[in-house]
Amino acid sequence: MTDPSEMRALAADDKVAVVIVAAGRGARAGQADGPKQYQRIGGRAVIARTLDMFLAHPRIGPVVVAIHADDSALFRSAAGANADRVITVTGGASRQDSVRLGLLALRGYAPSQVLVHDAVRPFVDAELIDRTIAGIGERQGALPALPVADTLKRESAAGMIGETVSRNGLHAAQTPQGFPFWPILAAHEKAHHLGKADFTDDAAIAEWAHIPVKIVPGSPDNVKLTWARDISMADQRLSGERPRFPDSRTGNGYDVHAFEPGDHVTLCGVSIPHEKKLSGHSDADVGLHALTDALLATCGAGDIGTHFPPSDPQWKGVASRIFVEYAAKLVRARGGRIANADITLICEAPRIGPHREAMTETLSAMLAISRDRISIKATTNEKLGFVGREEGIAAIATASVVFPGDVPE
Ligand SMILES: Nc1ccn([C@@H]2O[C@H](COP(=O)(O)OP(=O)(O)OP(=O)(O)O)[C@@H](O)[C@H]2O)c(=O)n1
Ligand SMILES: C[C@](O)(CO)[C@H](O)COP(=O)(O)O
Repeated sequence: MTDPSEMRALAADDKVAVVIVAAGRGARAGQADGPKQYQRIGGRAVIARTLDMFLAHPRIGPVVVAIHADDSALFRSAAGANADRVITVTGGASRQDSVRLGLLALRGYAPSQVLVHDAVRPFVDAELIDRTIAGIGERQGALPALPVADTLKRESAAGMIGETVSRNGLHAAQTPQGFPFWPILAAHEKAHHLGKADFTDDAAIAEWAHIPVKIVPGSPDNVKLTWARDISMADQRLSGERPRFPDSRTGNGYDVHAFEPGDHVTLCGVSIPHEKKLSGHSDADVGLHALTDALLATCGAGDIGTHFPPSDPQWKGVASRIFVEYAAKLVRARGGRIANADITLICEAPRIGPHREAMTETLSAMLAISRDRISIKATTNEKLGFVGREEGIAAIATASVVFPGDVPE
């Protein structure tokens, strides 16, 4: 994000700035293929989910993400289009330092309030963000926390239980933690200059700097992914979850072929006796050509000519079935599931009705979807235009494909 007017708009009075810390190495999770914030849960990177929650929230203004110097490419690939909606800074050697560097990057925006959140808490939700913001005062921070439920033991030097610690009044701290911006920045800077580097959360720094912090109810779902097991449990938890904004796409296609002397036409994969044939490089099946374009359109993969140029002699006279099967395979290779296909043939003749069943059967096999997901329709052009004069046949097609996950923000 580079446009200063956009930055100022984001820092408008009622907007709350956010620092998301994502520069850790995840030593305890021990993932060989990269830090835990970039591991995939439910098909998406942990940090992508975390970013979604904040960027979709109406109260959120500028978002700074502190990432490790080695992780720029990982971050860009995980965050997708959201990478351009946040400000990235290089994090520090400790969480505390990453927060401080994130806060420093917000000075130019002069927000009045800021939330600090762990990238590895991807189950943060809008209500929790609301509760935290509501708890921030002019000189007061807000900390979501849950009362400790387990009985607490302090280990003795011998690896034995030394004593039972009362859990009365004890809470487990979560993030996002919210603060008035300038006081928490000043507290972090002071701690840094005094070499005090052992704070494990920002509420502890606030406490040290005499900024009161109000406890607001945390969320039991808002777990921090610390160990490898936390990541696999998060993945399991999401695997049965339906996307909130299903990535359902629609493509359309249109094609026309002129008649020439002949004795049959091929439409939607079915050969129909007729007193003319359609001219074309392949079998000139207008229905299948329109459908190929519709399928390719659902994943932005160009059109039939991109993949099967008419100038290429190898496609001369081929059955158009191969174009549709190719497009369906490409859609599936990108994770798509074909939900339905709808083709309208526009011609005065031949009559389509008697062949509709055979066409549906053929397309069902071609697309590997059930017959009730296929629709073949036909209409005349009321004797108007080139179709009306029986100079050719036109076809339009629509395909719906559902891709995994949510539509990105
Ligand atoms: N130098 C650091 C260390 C941690 N964090 C971030 O702080 C959050 C909470 O820290 P933690 O769970 O301890 O993460 P790691 O430091 O990555 O894990 P570990 O301690 O197991 O190495 C994470 O989002 C992490 O990326 C950070 O931004 N900069
Ligand atoms: C900030 C925090 O999430 C509050 O529970 C936690 O302290 C950070 O974890 P770390 O393992 O201490 O970095």
